[in-house]
Amino acid sequence: MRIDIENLSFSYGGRAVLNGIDMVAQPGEITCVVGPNGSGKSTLVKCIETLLIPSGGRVLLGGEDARSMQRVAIARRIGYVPQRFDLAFSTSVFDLVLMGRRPHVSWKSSARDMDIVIDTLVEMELESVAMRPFQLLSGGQQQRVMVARALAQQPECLLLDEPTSALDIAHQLALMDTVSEYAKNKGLSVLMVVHDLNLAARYADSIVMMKDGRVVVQGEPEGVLTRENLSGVFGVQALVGKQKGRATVIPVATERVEAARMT
Ligand SMILES: Nc1ncnc2c1ncn2[C@@H]1O[C@H](COP(=O)(O)OP(=O)(O)OP(=O)(O)O)[C@@H](O)[C@H]1O
Repeated sequence: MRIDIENLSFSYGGRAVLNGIDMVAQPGEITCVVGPNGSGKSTLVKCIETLLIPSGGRVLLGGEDARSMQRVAIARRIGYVPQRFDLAFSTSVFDLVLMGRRPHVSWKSSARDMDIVIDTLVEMELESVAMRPFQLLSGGQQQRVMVARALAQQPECLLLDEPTSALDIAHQLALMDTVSEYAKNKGLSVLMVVHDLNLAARYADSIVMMKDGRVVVQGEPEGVLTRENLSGVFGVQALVGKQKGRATVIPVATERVEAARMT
């Protein structure tokens, strides 16, 4: 499902956090959102999920204005993994992933729902913890369970807010490979907030670079991850190269450090 964001604005109280955002996430593609802390990435994702109501502009989900859609219709189409998840109740990993099926079931889960949950747990290599309480898992395991729950939902669009922040390098790659396969094979649009620019360069079809609540640029990784953009947006001097056809970023110094060195 294609997501179009048109001239989107949002304020917390009177404080403007998003200012005229325009961007698109295409089906079958991974779109990564990058930008400094506090630039509005999570707020943007929450506006798309309709957890927050924009003060201006609109979110189109498959061409339809999100404001005119029922909550359950949005829940069926969007799988969302927030940056933080503090569950207020105790549950097993299996039951938590099964909850991902909730937008599709009436009052009783079917054998098919169970099969989808089992397949997703296997795919995410979570079989060994399936019956354990979610609260007792490590941060990285919890993160993978929450992604499994969103995948079990079989949405048309996945919104992932820093899904790899607690993962070791092998699980980062495994998760990104799985998400890529879902995008390519099932036509999912994946919108993902990430801080690791090299992970974005390796997996993104498109990168949205934000600063101060605005989109500075959106495009293919090579066109976005330039020395000029990294300097202007992050205040970082970086070497930008290419490995196996993909952009690579090696930060050299922050411009603050460099300015201090020159004086
Ligand atoms: N619930 C809230 N109430 C008021 N202000 C908020 C709230 N949540 C976020 N903000 C502010 O909105 C701005 C954007 O926050 P947001 O979490 O969207 O940024 P981000 O780009 O995702 O940051 P990070 O990379 O640190 O996760 C920040 O200045 C933040 O302090």
